[in-house]
Amino acid sequence: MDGFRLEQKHGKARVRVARVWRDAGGRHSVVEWNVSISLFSDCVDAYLRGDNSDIVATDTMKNTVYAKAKECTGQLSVEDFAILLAKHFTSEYRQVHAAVVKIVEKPWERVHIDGLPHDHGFKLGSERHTTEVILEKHGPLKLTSGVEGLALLKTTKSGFEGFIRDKYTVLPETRERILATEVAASWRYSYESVSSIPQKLLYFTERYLDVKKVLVDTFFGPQKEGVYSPSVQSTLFQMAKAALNRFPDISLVQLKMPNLHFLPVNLSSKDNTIVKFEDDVYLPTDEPHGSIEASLSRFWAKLGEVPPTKSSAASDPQRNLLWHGRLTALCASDAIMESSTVEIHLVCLDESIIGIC
Ligand SMILES: O=c1[nH]c(=O)c2[nH]c(=O)[nH]c2[nH]1
Repeated sequence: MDGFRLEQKHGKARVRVARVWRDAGGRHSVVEWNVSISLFSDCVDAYLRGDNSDIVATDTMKNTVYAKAKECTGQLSVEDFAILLAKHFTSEYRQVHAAVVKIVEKPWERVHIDGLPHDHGFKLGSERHTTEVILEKHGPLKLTSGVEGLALLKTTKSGFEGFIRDKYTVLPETRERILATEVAASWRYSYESVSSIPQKLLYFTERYLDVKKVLVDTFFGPQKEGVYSPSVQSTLFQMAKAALNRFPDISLVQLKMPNLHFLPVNLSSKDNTIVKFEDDVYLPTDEPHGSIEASLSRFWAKLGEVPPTKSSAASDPQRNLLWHGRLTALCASDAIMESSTVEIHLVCLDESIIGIC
């Protein structure tokens, strides 16, 4: 094409749909989804010659969302709806060779009145369930689920010590601070074809709740004693590792955990101390915040290889994880202090790091 290369896709973004199901006993269920569709298709003549004969109209894509929602006569997970749409677009049109469907579910939760579940009343919760399906007509499925907006805070069992000190460092070391974050997590399922997906009703909805619980439980630790966090990085790693160890059908976990700083308040005038900080009064901030993110995936299992050392690891390849993260920390105490970027690639066998690549 005249020495040029054209890469293109088209789709419909942010299609909002709500679906209500009513069971025989009069109980209603509802979901609200925000659907974005992208199609990779052979429609270059539209770009080159103004010929639209190979274009699936984005308006048709939008209508398909409503038509398919209508066809779903029983409640289904957001993942299953995304797969159903992706399957439709890749099988219906010869021009379409791959579909990407992303959906964010609004967290409508059933209300309880006097301790009993209401038949048709819902209130908005906080964190959102997300999914992304990439389906090629003649290729593998990629299925990712996630949660965003999961705000967590603990008032103790968190510190930050031993970091690099130089002429710009003023942050004091501490073993006592508030740890607050808003987790955005996504996890990749290892199902590589639509036919290999478990047929159990609401399987992925259940998985979503279970993964979220493992992430949250690992962040906090047991009710009374909690668990000490030496850094957001360490806690993030423990959370991702717990999810991979617990769920064999998940091959990768990505976590974004901004460090939302709660700054110690010390107030004094020339003559007297007004507020002396005793791990009690804080100034909550959301800007600037540390931005810490990494992904953890199974390494040896994925490559189908046996790790080179440690017989225990060889007998349980799911426990061998590739830790690859990109980490950016923007730090603040009383003022903006420093921004740093570090890339880490560690290969772990059980608890011990055996390689840095
Ligand atoms: O858990 C933390 N990780 C960091 O990288 C960092 N940087 C910082 O200033 N405070 C913190 N806390």
